[in-house]
Amino acid sequence: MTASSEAKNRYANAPRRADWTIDQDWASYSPAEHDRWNRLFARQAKLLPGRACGAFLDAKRKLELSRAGIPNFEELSERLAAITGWRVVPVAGLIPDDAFFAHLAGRRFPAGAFIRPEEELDYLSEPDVFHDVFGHVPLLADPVYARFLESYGKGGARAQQRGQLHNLARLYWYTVEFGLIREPEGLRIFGAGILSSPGETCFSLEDSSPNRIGFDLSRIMRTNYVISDYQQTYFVIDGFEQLLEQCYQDFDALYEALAKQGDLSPDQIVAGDRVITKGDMHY
Ligand SMILES: C[C@H](O)[C@H](O)C1=Nc2c(nc(N)[nH]c2=O)NC1
Ligand SMILES: [Fe+3]
Repeated sequence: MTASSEAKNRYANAPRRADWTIDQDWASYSPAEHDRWNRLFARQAKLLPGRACGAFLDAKRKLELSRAGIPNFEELSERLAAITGWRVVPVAGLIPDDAFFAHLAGRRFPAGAFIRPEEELDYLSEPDVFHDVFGHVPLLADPVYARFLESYGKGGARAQQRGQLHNLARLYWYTVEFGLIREPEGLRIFGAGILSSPGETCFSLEDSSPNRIGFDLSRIMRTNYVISDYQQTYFVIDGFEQLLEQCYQDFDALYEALAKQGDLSPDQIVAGDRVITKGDMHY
């Protein structure tokens, strides 16, 4: 069966529930699909030691993600729920923001059930099962990170009411998707968008092009981001506790202030930034 005949996302028309979840129908994955997961997994597993944060590598072991083939969400959720109560729920692809936030607030991570086609091995147009399960799920086994993502989900509805979802989405982008963390041995990766991308795994830590700046909530919420390429700026947290603490402040006051301040472009360095590395933007 050639790649072209394989539906780009064979779950696209799967019957879905009101909460946008579908059935993973794990038995329907083809040997080619399982093999593609194994190749993506093997490639990242070689790159991540010494680059991924300790909590990610520990959790990947604890959740036995190295078993061959695309994980069965039910079985994976049994193992994950035993640690932090989170579950992985199958969706066909991107779901509306309110449904997404509602799942996070309920400790359910919506994961795309489809696996990218062969011709998109290195470029992802929509989050697939490898990005979501390999990139996002392991850190849900970390109790502090698990609480942060739940409270992030709970903050969604408030942001939507205020028409400031873009501010909250930037926090998600520069932490959950593309965040770096300071560890005793040096900078490490916790963002799922980086952990599931071989190129950005090296670029984010080792390239001289991007900026690396200390975490600051309102600074991040003002900063636009690049969707279709490597990030021009990475923000660095000191620990998941720092992220969680940030969630316990008065977001209304923050949104008030943000509404009066202009947005920043992805490559900017501004006064007050704790600059770890100033990028030469050669990329
Ligand atoms: C909320 C977040 O900023 C972003 O808008 C969304 N992300 C996702 C989503 N839906 C899925 N399945 N996966 C995501 O990562 N819907 C909305
Ligand atoms: Fe993601």
